[in-house]
Amino acid sequence: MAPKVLVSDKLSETAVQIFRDRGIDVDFMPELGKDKEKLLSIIDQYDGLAIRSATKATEKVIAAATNLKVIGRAGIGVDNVDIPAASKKGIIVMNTPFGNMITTAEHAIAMMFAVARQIPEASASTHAGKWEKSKFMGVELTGKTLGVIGAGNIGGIVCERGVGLKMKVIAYDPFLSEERAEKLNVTKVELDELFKRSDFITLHVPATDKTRGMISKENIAKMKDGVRIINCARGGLVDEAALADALKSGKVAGAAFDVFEVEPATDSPLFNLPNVVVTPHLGAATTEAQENVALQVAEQMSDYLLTGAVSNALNMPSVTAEEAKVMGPWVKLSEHLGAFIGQMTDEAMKEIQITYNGNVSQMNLEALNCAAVAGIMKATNPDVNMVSAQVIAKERGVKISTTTQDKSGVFDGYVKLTVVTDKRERSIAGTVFSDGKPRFIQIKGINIDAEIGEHMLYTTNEDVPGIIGTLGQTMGENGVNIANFTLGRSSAGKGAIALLYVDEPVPAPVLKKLTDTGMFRQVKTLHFDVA
Ligand SMILES: NC(=O)c1ccc[n+]([C@@H]2O[C@H](COP(=O)([O-])OP(=O)(O)OC[C@H]3O[C@@H](n4cnc5c(N)ncnc54)[C@H](O)[C@@H]3O)[C@@H](O)[C@H]2O)c1
Ligand SMILES: O=C(O)[C@H](O)COP(=O)(O)O
Repeated sequence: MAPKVLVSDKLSETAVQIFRDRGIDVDFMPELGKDKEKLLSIIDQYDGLAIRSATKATEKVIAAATNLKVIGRAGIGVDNVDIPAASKKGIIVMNTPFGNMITTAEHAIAMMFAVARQIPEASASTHAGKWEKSKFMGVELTGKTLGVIGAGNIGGIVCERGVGLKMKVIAYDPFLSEERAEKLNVTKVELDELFKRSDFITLHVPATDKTRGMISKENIAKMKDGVRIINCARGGLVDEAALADALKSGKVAGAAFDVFEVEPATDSPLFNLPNVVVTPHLGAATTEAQENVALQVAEQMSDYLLTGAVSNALNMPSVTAEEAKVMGPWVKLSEHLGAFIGQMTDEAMKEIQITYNGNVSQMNLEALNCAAVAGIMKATNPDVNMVSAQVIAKERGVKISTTTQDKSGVFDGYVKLTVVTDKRERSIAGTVFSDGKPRFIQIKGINIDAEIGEHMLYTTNEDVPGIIGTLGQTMGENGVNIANFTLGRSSAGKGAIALLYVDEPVPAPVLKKLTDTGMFRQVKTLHFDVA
């Protein structure tokens, strides 16, 4: 059956066309962005949800979305999506980080001009038939200092435009490197210095615990008298009430806001103050940007639903369609290694160590980590997938570490997975042969060469004669067909293991028979998802 996508926000209809062209069923219901109850009542029918900022993908919506695999945000900010709740349910959340960045940067620059020259008020006054030429005295931008808070995709473009306008541009961003600052032609400064020096301050950071309320009463006091503040990033970054007071006192000469603490904003302390320019979250509202984000989100969601390729996900490493092809067998191997360990471990895990050796160490390790951890966690929770596994493991206090090594012995590459519990360490290694088939090559440090089948039997014993005969005879007598039989031992007369690939699960009475022989330390059936 074709996957089904719900578009619950005002996306360009280009998105709908792309979904249809890719063979995906799509319902275009932009009114649902404002109708939470209706969304809740139908969301269980969909594999994908395409949104902008009006739809709130809350924990409740996500809990009701029993079939949902992907949420696609046609835009940048994902503060309307409960990402931890989505991750826990294995739902990928993706956005389109570049589609509207130019448009939004241009809006910030437009807002800066508007507030410097009081254009909206002058326009309204002129429309009203007044000719208030002396009322609307403005300031020039040339030579003024523009303080950019957050020099990422949008902030970076604003920096370039500011330089182009012959402003002195200074930027505060803890992740801005000296090289990038140099390339952008801006001076990297600390936040307090930016407050002290800027004539215009523009915000381009996401809303996080660190950034929320960053333009506070205290920080406004540190600013130059007559500063003008522009916010086209997110509501809540600025204490609107404190700014309103500062505008009234004249400390701040003007403000231009596209985003508000509560949206849709029908009221704000900033409304109706002189020289405050406000727009209704129009940052991304150009035909070009809306075409870009609609097209990108529809392509990304279709790719994921149809091929498993992941791009621009916020809770899962990206995997291109090409990578998905080359890495497919390694992803499967990692999952099988995890599944082995998960099925063998009944005590609480403290640590998962993953070592990538040889050629595999050059691959997209984040994706392989997700697969390995998902394999482990699935043994106790079948609903876990590659998105949710690491979240759940970390929630349970399991430490995950990875190492890489260039050397890989006789293999081109192999993956080793070790789990540490209170009682023991358990490890398994595997590789992918040139036929693209994953193999187990070592268990507990004992070398083997085991093909992986859906149903397997694992035994440990002392290396004594008669084990193979007992296993073969017991299986034969009970009608269990053996497809492949692998043995290994640490050294003659010491610990040994056997892995049997069988055509069906070994029934419990047969396991008991084997245990009752007293020849085995451990007898365990295993299941692997080889599909
Ligand atoms: N108004 C709109 O319609 C509109 C449109 C698009 C994006 N946005 C918003 O614009 C903002 C920026 O988007 P972007 O695409 O440039 O994001 P980005 O991730 O490319 O850049 C954000 C930058 O903020 C920096 N940063 C993070 N925490 C910081 C802190 N405490 N202090 C200073 N810098 C910090 C990061 O290092 C990064 O460089 C986001 O909030 C996004 O939601 C708004
Ligand atoms: O984060 C974004 O991309 C912008 O805030 C745009 O939001 P919108 O799609 O609701 O216009």
